[in-house]
Amino acid sequence: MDFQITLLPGDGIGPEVIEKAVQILQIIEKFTDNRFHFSKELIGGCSIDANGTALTEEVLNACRQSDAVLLGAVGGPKWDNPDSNIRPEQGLLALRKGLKVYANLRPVKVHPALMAASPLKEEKLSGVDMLVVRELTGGLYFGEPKGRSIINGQEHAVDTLIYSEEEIRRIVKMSFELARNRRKKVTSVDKANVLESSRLWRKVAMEVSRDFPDVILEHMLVDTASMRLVTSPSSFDVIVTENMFGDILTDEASVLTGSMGMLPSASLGNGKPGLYEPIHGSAPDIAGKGIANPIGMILSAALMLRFSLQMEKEALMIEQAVNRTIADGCRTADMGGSLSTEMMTEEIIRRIHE
Ligand SMILES: NC(=O)C1=CN([C@@H]2O[C@H](COP(=O)(O)OP(=O)(O)OC[C@H]3O[C@@H](n4cnc5c(N)ncnc54)[C@H](O)[C@@H]3O)[C@@H](O)[C@H]2O)C=CC1
Ligand SMILES: CC(C)CC(=O)C(=O)O
Ligand SMILES: [Mg+2]
Repeated sequence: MDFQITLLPGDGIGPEVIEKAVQILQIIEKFTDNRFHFSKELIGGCSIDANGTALTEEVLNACRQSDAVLLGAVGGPKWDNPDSNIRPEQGLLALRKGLKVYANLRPVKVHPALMAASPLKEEKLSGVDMLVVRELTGGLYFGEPKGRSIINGQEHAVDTLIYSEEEIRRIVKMSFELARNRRKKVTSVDKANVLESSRLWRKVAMEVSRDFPDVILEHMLVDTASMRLVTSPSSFDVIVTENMFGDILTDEASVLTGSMGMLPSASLGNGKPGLYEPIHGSAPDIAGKGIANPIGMILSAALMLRFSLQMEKEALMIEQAVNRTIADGCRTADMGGSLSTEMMTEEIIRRIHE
């Protein structure tokens, strides 16, 4: 089959890591009868520079017409003026909304060979295998009203945390469906002791759980969840939570795996295309140095093969090659080693061929 894949490298290390994911996909393609057709478009700061907006309608339409979208990262100090209302991150939010990818799946697994390097003790890390299901197109990042205004001579700012029953229902339902094929436990993370939106979230989660008697539902406040992620990370199976909580908790969870650079994600809606991106940002502190860890991006490409292109065998080929590369001691700087982005990718490619 022929697949159209839109590439959105973005800013900072985005282009550096996406190039490596494409290299891997071109190797994988040779093992199959499928053909990948890549087209590269602008998003984020580079799009602001070229077009005055972080995502053009043309690029969004190109993404909509493709089978899958691979994204690097957006943002950076160049566009960080707090008074500007044209920001790279708006492009990413508009893309997620425009593609209606409401479910962001962030798998968190700790490779045994990386346990010793973790700030947590090995016995805490063994058995860590969780899937964070982050609501991606609602909540605090999208709610209206949003903005700044002068009230009584002082500037005020507002963001709104709003969810409809339906938005909660579909993401919670998806998390239960995913839990069914795992360890059959869903932890719904909220702040129901304070937030009205969380109380609705909890109510809907309880309603959905009635259709899944084989899956355990537990509720956890987000502050407790952030603590449990480091005190008993292996107790989690599927975590489902609202947009911002999921954003923050997964950065925390990434530390368990050794580095921010390790975690992939898949953003799915009801149809195509899916959007695939590492959970990290544009890492301006290391951009241009050729030392970014490409694993989160490469594993995101594997998720694309699995969820959008129905190429499970090939997704596993990539994941197994990454696992073997780590087991053999290959490390980029963020993992405590000295391999460049290029060298790490070469090591992974070598193991795909083995
Ligand atoms: N999905 C996206 O496009 C995201 C964009 N951002 C944007 O990225 C910019 C920088 O944000 P930060 O807070 O610095 O977060 P960040 O995720 O870019 O970096 C945090 C830390 O992790 C390190 N890191 C991240 N990815 C890495 C990789 N692949 N290999 C090695 N080290 C890696 C960085 O060097 C940095 O020390 C901001 O403009 C932010 O808005 C942030 C998060 C997600
Ligand atoms: C623009 C931000 C919401 C990006 C981010 O931090 C993320 O999706 O993890
Ligand atoms: Mg984030």
